[in-house]
Amino acid sequence: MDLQLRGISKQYNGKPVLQDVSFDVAKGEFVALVGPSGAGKTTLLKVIAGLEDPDGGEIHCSFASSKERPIILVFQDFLLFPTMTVFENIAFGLRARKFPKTVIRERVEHMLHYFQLENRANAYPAQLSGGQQQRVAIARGMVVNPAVMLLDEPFANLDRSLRLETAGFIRRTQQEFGITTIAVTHDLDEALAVSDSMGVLMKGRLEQMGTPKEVYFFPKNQQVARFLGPMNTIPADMFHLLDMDVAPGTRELLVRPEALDLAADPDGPGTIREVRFSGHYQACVVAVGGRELVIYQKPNGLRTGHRVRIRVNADLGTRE
Ligand SMILES: Nc1ncnc2c1ncn2[C@@H]1O[C@H](COP(=O)(O)OP(=O)(O)OP(=O)(O)O)[C@@H](O)[C@H]1O
Repeated sequence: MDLQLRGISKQYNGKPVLQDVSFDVAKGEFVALVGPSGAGKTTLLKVIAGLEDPDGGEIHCSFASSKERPIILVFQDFLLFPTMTVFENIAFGLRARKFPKTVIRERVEHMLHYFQLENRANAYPAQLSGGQQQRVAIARGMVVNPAVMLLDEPFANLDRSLRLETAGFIRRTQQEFGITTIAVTHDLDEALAVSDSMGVLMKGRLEQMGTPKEVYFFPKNQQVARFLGPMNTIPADMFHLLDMDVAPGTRELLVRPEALDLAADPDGPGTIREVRFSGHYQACVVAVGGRELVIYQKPNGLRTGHRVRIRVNADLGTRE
C-alpha cells in the first residue's frame, strides 16, 4: 500500500470542507476523485501533497518524500514556462533539485524520446500544438521520478478529442513508470475510462470508492447515482412488466440506461415515445406501466410508436 488516509478532516473558517475521509491507494494505482464543485477535491489533494494540514486524521505513506522520490502536484492547465524551451521546461524540476548536469541531460533526453518530442527540444511552448504542450507538461512531472503524482483537473480546458488522448496518455505513462497517481477531475468520461479506482466526494465526505464499474453501476445511494449520470428508478410494482430476476424483498431498482435492452414485440408492455440520436448510441424514451424509462441502444431500427419488451441486464443493475 502506498498511501493510507485515515479520518481526514479539514475546516475553513469553521466550515467543514473534508469530513472523515479514509481510503487506501495501492502502489501504481490510478485513483480518480470526482464530485460536484466545492466538494473538497482540491483541498484533499493539497492535504495529500502536504500543502495544507488536516485538522484531524492521518496519512501514512510507504515512502518518504525526498529529492530522489518526491510527491508531485501538477496543477490545473499544465502551465509551461513560456520563455523556456521544451528541454528547459522538462529539466526545470531536476535543476531546482540540483541534480548534476549529466544526469539532467540523460533524464530529459529519455523523456523527450519517450514522449516523441526529440525534434521539439529547442522549441518554445507557443510553437507547440496543444497536445505537444500537454506531453511536455506530463514529461516535466515524470522526469523527477515521482513516487506519487497528484493531478488537479488534468483534462480541463481541452477539447473532447484531446481530453481522451491526454487521459490515455497519462494512463499509459503512469502504468509504464509504475507511478501511483491521484487525479481530481470534473471529466467523468475520462475518470471512468482511465482509473483503477474512483472516489466520489460530496460535501466533504467520500460517499463511495470502488472500481469505476462498481461505482457507476452499483452506486451506494441516489446522490452518487445521479451525479454520475442518468438513472432509471424502477419501483416494485413495475417488476412484473420487465424481463428480469429480482431478489425477494427488493423495493426499488436503480438501473442505468445502458443496462436495459429493448426487443420489438407487438405484445410487449412498453411503447417507444421518443428516439434521440446521440452519436454512437440512441436514447429511447419508453413508456411502460405509467412511467418513462430512458434506455440506450445501438441504432437498431426501433422507432417511435413501436411496442417493445424490456430486459434488465442483472449484472449492471443495482438495488436499493
Ligand atoms: N483557502 C481557503 N480558504 C477558505 N475556504 C476555502 C479555501 N480553499 C477552499 N475553500 C472552500 O472549501 C470548499 C471546497 O473547496 P475545493 O476547492 O476543495 O473544492 P473542489 O471540490 O475542488 O471544487 P471545484 O471542483 O470547484 O474546484 C469550497 O467551499 C471552497 O470555497
